[in-house]
Amino acid sequence: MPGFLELACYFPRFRRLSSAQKSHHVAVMALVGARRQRDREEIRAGQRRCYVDTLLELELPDEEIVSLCWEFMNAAAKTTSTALEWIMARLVLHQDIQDKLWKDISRTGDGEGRIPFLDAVVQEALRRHPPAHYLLAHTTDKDVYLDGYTIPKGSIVNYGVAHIGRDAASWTSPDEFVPGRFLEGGEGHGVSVTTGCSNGDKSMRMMPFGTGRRACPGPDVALTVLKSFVENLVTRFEWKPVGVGDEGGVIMEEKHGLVTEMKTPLRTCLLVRQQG
Ligand code: HEM
Repeated sequence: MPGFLELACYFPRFRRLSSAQKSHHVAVMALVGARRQRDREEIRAGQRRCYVDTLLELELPDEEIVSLCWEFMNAAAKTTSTALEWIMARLVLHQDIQDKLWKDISRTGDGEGRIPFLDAVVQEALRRHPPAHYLLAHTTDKDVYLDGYTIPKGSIVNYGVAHIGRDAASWTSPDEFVPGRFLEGGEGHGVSVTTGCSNGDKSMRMMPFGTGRRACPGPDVALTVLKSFVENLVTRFEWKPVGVGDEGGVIMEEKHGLVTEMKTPLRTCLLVRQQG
């Protein structure tokens, strides 16, 4: 009987989930259907072949196409746009960091060269504000012995990504936003954003993309998109606070979920930079 009652409690949530899935399916299939209408040869020959075209070419069932599109939208777009919002919030909050970044970007001129301070800003944001505070659930396929503890076979294991990046044993003033720590001579210089380790040191000091065989497959895309957006947004606009007080109306509180977003979306004042 208790089992039945528990199931009954879940029923309303299950119904909401199922209805959300249905409307999601309808919305995605409308877009996929529009793409399907296009002449396949025209798409193959043309330059503008998109992700959905590649799925259609594989002749996958509709359910699988919807699921892959969902994965792409959430795993790729939501994480990356959330990271971008945290980065821009930090740049509004720390005008000195924004000024240095803009000067470094202006110095490289053609937009082709690597900008170490831009890399550092993005890496520091992923350390301090990883969009995923936990990984997807993992499990042990055998008993694992770690630091005197036994993790039995079949345990559900997760990793506190945010805690790892904010561990005072690994970082000085871990809660502060200090991109310079990733520049040459800094404590984080050489720490890989994907493995979280630096040369010769196997301890993992950050893991925003997870690690190992089931790690995120998209860090190259994510980092390229983030750096390109930040570079362009800072080149074109001055990002100014709109509120009063030390924090200028930027509220860094977190809203926890599968992706940890800003609880209060960023509000800022954009001034067009005078070019040249
Ligand atoms: C800042 C951006 C991103 C962050 C912070 C991020 C983070 C993560 C994390 C923490 C995981 C779980 C890894 C694990 O459980 O070990 C994951 C999985 C995944 N990510 Fe990302 N991700 C980002 C962008 C992207 C992009 C751009 C793509 C695709 C182009 C992508 C595709 C995926 C997929 C497909 C998985 C599931 C992998 C699997 O289950 O094997 N992600 N991501």
